[in-house]
Amino acid sequence: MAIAPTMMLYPNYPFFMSAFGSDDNDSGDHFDFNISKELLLNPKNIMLGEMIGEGGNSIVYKGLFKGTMPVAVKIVQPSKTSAVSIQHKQQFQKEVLLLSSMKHLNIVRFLGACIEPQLMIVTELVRGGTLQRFMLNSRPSPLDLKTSLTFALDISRAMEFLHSKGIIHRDLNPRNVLVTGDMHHVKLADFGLAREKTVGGMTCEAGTYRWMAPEVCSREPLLIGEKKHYDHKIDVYSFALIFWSLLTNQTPFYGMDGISIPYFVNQGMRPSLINIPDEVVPILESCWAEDSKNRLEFKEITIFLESLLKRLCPESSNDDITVTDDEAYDDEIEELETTWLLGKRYIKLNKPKKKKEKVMKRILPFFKKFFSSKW
Ligand SMILES: Nc1ncnc2c1ncn2[C@@H]1O[C@H](COP(=O)(O)OP(=O)(O)OP(=O)(O)O)[C@@H](O)[C@H]1O
Repeated sequence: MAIAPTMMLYPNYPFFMSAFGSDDNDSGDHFDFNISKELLLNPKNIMLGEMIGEGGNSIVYKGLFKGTMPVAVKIVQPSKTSAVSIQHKQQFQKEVLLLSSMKHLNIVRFLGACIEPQLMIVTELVRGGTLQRFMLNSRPSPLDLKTSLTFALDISRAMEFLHSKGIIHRDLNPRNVLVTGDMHHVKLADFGLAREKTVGGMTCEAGTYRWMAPEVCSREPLLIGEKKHYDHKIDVYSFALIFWSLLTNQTPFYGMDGISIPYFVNQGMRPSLINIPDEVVPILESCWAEDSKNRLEFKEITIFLESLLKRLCPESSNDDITVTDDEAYDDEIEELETTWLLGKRYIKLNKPKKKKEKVMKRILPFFKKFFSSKW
């Protein structure tokens, strides 16, 4: 990692713009953060290295925590010229609170945040880059089936966890999924758009058109005051497109202009199922169904993928995942005595048999329908 030994946080700011101070108050963008002290890190313990990514409102750098632990540091920086607005601060706080409550092997691990001198989120460094880059680098070859299924299972497990916490991601796409350094697993990142589920459904437009569920991107005219309604199943639709991408190593709706995709998706257009393994077809069809009620839940998808992986790639034992990078990482963290931030680090991923049977009952009709129509 290219980090100069004496380079502390402040001198390395590419363009320093305080989130606080007199400018902040002058512009009327004062915001009282409500983030508990335990979640905050001392910025002096963070060294910044090279830039590794850029989002709509942030720049992400490689970094070192306490001089030894590699981390990713996301700095909220909407633009070089404008200050951080109240809206950005609210979004930052929401992301910090969300990430800090997520402890799952397939979700990027939160280490802490800083509010001063800039808004920063510090997470584990996931070294393999984005899933989007991983797939592009592998082209024109498809990924091997085991990799596709394993990555899909990792995403499904992360989403199952998220939904069980009442959280909808809303922006699930390969740019928000990171590949581990050993290239064997993936982790979910970027919770900037994630929202908690509400009883009446979600209301505003979010996410990236190519991966967006029809009910979110529908261009149907609305009555004045009327809002769009959708629920957690929008993530299942996005998952289906990612899963299709993993299986084909192609971009869904390739060559189509992003703006026109919503129109065709709402007309029922979906990616081609040619060359998709027979066993997977009914799952894709269910997950990208027009009617969100017909889409499976992630707990069902997880069980399906676990059994498919066992059947098609019998040598893989995915019940107890061991991620080499993660183990090394845990050692580093233990050394730094920061376990108070992390809580239980490994989640037992084995599902109790009873639950499996129950869910299999729900999935079975899919298989029956599928196999009876094929054979
Ligand atoms: N923990 C991490 N480890 C390695 N790289 C990361 C990590 N977090 C983010 N990145 C890199 O930084 C990029 C931007 O991060 P992120 O998507 O979290 O920013 P964002 O501002 O929320 O983006 P968006 O505008 O898509 O919401 C990612 O695509 C990835 O390349």
